[in-house]
Amino acid sequence: MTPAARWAAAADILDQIGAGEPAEKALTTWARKSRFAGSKDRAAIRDHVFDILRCWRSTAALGGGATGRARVLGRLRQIGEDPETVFTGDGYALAALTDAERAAGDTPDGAVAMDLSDWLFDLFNRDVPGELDAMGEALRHRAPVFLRVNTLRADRSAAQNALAAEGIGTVPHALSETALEVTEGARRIAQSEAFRSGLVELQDLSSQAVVDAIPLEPGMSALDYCAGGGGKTLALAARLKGPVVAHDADPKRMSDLPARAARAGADVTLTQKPVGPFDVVLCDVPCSGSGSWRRAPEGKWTLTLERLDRLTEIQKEILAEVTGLVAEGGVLVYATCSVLSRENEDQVEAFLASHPDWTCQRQQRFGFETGGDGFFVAILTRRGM
Ligand SMILES: C[S@@+](CC[C@H](N)C(=O)[O-])C[C@H]1O[C@@H](n2cnc3c(N)ncnc32)[C@H](O)[C@@H]1O
Repeated sequence: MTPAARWAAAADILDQIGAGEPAEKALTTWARKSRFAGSKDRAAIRDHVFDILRCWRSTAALGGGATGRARVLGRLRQIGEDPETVFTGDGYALAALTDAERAAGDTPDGAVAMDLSDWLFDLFNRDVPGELDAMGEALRHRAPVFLRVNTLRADRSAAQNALAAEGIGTVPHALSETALEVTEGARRIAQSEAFRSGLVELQDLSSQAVVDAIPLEPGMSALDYCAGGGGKTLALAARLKGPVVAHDADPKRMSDLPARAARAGADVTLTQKPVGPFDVVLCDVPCSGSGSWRRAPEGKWTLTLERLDRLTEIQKEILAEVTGLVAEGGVLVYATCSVLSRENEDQVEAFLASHPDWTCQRQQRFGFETGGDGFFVAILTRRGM
């Protein structure tokens, strides 16, 4: 496909998303009916679609409309590419621009320029005052790709060498001893032998730093209470070099975990009824996901205040229900991939106020400045232990 035809495909897919189709589904449907598209085409179209999803409001303002065509026009203006080279009308390219389209479009400002909905713009201003500009801006851009070296299988330099032999360039990151930032060949990772043999996992930098922050000693028993796909379960098992019990309220979320654990050489047991006590209970709770909206930009547009309120209630309930699973002298780890205080520091404060026998040993935010996602971790222990 020509570069202009890829933009035309992106415009079609964006129209489906604008009509309410989830992005992944719209991309898959397009790929199924467009067998002529090669993997490079599909990857480039996906990048266009996700770049525009991150900048949904500003591209519409710059392009003078909410259609896929207008958003593509807005995006081209945003990145300084001449729209006349894309809207050519040749072959499968978008039809040539009309004079009205050439004249349309505004310079975005405020919440539109920040690519946040109005209520989120106000909420960010209240929850993270002074950080709105930096956070809003960070969320408008692609996230780097990070790998976690699985120390059950290899050390960092051995993993780097194995990846390099397959054309995947990496550099170590100072925030975590297991982290590698991918500098070249990111699209080859999933098919690489290094990945398939469990030397590395795809895992965000801050996600790794959250697990690094957990005080662990050999022989400790550990429960990952909100295990989901098991990214942190595997990181925990690698740090402990011992067994980890994984639980999730929705067991289907853990369906890939046994195969992932086998690949990683990790000792993971799935359960629906965890029986404590555990020395470490990790609660990577369901949250707004605001710290990971660079990777999942639809969340920025689908979150509602009602949903956020419900999530903060669930977070409170989870914290309250797991206290009984933590051993005397044990640790409860509360984590989110959110940048909002109401899901982070405020939750810890509310928990401590209603659980006077608990104390917070340490809490830390991980921001976008390191390159990783926005994350939060708090290490909670029973008072007097
Ligand atoms: C942020 S995700 C976990 C991500 C995972 N830890 C990882 O690193 O890949 C939160 C998980 O919590 C689960 N969950 C939601 N409500 C829960 C509850 N009341 N108890 C336990 N798990 C819950 C969700 O099904 C979801 O899989």
